[in-house]
Amino acid sequence: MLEVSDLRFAYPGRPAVLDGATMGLEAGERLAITGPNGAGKSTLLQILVGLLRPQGGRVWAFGAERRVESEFYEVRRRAGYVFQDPDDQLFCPTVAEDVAFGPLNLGKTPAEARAIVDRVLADLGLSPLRDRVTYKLSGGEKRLVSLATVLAMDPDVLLLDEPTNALDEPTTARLGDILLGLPQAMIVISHDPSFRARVATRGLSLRAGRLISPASLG
Ligand SMILES: Nc1ncnc2c1ncn2[C@@H]1O[C@H](COP(=O)(O)OP(=O)(O)OP(=O)(O)O)[C@@H](O)[C@H]1O
Repeated sequence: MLEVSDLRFAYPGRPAVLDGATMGLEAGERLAITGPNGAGKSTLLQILVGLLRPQGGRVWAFGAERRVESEFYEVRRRAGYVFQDPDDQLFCPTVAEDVAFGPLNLGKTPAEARAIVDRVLADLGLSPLRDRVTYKLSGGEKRLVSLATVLAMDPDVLLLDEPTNALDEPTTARLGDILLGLPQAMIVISHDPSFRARVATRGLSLRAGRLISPASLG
């Protein structure tokens, strides 16, 4: 579904963060990526959806190579990206409006969008938050609502950047249950070993610019 090969990326005037990074995501997989702070994990996700353009290497998504901005429109529609910071994701006055925003933007009618909001919030156990003011939610609530805004667009793939940040243990367990119940393939960046072990079907570590499998971590 997604693949990168031999990626090289450096922010302007800085050493390369990705240098020979290669990985693929198959349908049905839940791939966990870990690695030290600043290793380039978020950078990799941003390259996958075309928010950053690599200086070297290739990106494929949904069966086609993606090079220029127009080729990434479809990728961003089909890959639901849950950002590391929910405040980057949520911008409407209420939870219902935030969750409805994506479907409305995709051309759904207000009635269809309302039905999607109700279904997604119910699926995530978030119905009581429906009419809450978004910026007054707790950090954990915001994180789950961020996931709801992405699921409302019915993506084919999920990209989750440290989704358990600021979640307490019961909410982390609930998020794990939610992810295990979803049909989508996903990439989950996580520093939490027990969450990775529970949720992931495969793991990679990003170190010194490359993605390596646990067997080669030695
Ligand atoms: N816009 C930017 N300009 C310059 N440097 C940046 C920029 N964004 C990120 N970096 C740097 O690039 C490196 C990789 O950042 P990135 O956020 O991809 O790492 P990460 O592996 O996701 O880290 P963490 O685990 O701490 O979230 C870091 O050293 C970071 O400071």
